Amino acid sequence: MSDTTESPSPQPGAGLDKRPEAILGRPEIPSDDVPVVIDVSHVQMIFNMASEELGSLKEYFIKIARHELFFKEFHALEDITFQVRRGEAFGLVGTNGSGKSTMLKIIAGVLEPSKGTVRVDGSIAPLIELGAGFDMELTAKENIYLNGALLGYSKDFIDEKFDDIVDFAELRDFMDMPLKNYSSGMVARIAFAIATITVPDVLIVDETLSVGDFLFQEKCMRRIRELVETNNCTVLLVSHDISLVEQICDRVCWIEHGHQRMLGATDEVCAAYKALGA
Ligand SMILES: Nc1ncnc2c1ncn2[C@@H]1O[C@H](COP(=O)(O)OP(=O)(O)OP(=O)(O)O)[C@@H](O)[C@H]1O
Repeated sequence: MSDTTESPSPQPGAGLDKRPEAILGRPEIPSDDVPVVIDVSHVQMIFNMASEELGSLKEYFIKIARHELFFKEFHALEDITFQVRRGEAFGLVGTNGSGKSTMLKIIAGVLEPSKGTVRVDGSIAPLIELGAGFDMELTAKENIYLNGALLGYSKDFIDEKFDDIVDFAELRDFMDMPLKNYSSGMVARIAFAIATITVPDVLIVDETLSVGDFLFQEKCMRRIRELVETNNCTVLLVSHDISLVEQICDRVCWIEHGHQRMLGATDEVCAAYKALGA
């Protein structure tokens, strides 16, 4: 764990927060000469959806063959533009279905935007969909090798890091158990431990942490903070836990119904976002 001498800036709602102050903190907003590592420019994402509900795959192919299947466009993202600089912890907030995960998937290269561009400088460790990259029939140990391979690590590298991964996840006694018998929190532990075993240039964290217990969440927060402070890693965080965003992120982009509603310093954006419920 890294020590910091930086005194945390006043946090909205800090009086309500029961988490230990010492393990959390946000980086300062970097100056303009710090390199941009994520450049999102005028991104639009359109999904084509069948305009009627079909009961089976057979019905789907029959309709296609008869040219009777029509699609309607759903605009999940419209004209999203932001830049994230090295060493930032950047948050994305918005109500359900506003387009946050879609934005993360585009940044991670899982989805191609319909319009606009995204440039990411460096390696990405994406923690986007819990269980993605895992085979639930395999044991946890086998999954560590499988997921590690998907992230581009060699077998020798995982051999070397295996104990660190297991120790971080605190699941040594469960390594020979198939993942289908794991709880979602246990899967999250393994996923987070693998994704952060090396120092990525960009760590993307969706709601993965929300299924972990509070002790594990705190441990992950310490790891994230260490990555940012010691290794100058950039973190992109999506969470419905606004107090978490307020504690970790220096800047936030608020996306609502696919539109960029606000972009700026965490306190300002989170205060406006929370006013939605007022
Ligand atoms: N593959 C897809 N095909 C069609 N529509 C999609 C697809 N993926 C996402 N959507 C739609 O795009 C919109 C944005 O979804 P997204 O998952 O990005 O929202 P979100 O902000 O992450 O939501 P939540 O906070 O509930 O996780 C939703 O209306 C969703 O139904």
